[in-house]
Amino acid sequence: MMVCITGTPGTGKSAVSEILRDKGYRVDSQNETAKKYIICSDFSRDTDIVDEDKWIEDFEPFEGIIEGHITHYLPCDSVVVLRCRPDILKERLIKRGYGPEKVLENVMAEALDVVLIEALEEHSQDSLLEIDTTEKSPEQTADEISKFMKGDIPGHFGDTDWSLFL
Ligand SMILES: Nc1ncnc2c1ncn2[C@@H]1O[C@H](COP(=O)(O)OP(=O)(O)OP(=O)(O)O)[C@@H](O)[C@H]1O
Repeated sequence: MMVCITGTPGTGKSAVSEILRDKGYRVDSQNETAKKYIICSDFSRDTDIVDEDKWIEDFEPFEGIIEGHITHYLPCDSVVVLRCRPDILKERLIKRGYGPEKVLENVMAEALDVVLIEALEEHSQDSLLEIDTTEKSPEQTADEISKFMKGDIPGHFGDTDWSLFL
């Protein structure tokens, strides 16, 4: 079974993945596995441009977890979508050193539920778990994912509403 952990940058995929690795799960990262698919660097946006279609096409599913913000396009059995309230996400991204444009782009994407909608277009509702990380610790989030993977808690989404931030 392969599970993907997706979400807007800053929602906590890497932090939670570290904990899941410590718990013994194999967790691969989109950023690592997509390195050989980098086409060029966009210095104005401080980001690498990756041939995402080719990365998805070539991806070999495995037993474990793949984390990254486009992993919901992979043929996963279950999907975890991490969420974060836009005002807190903004703080996390500023702290990380992102410029104003990149902060706004990601905060708007989160406020508009972009990743959740994309994931729901690709996967069945009962295979999807949405977790609001805003008031949780990374450990609590990792525990919830672990329980979901074991089948101890069902898929669930729809509790977040960031429309007040638009
Ligand atoms: N409940 C939580 N779950 C996950 N991360 C949290 C939580 N609460 C606070 N954080 C913090 O939020 C930050 C999220 O950054 P992180 O790099 O994990 O995000 P990401 O989604 O992997 O971003 P990217 O897509 O850019 O790699 C970390 O500093 C983490 O400690």
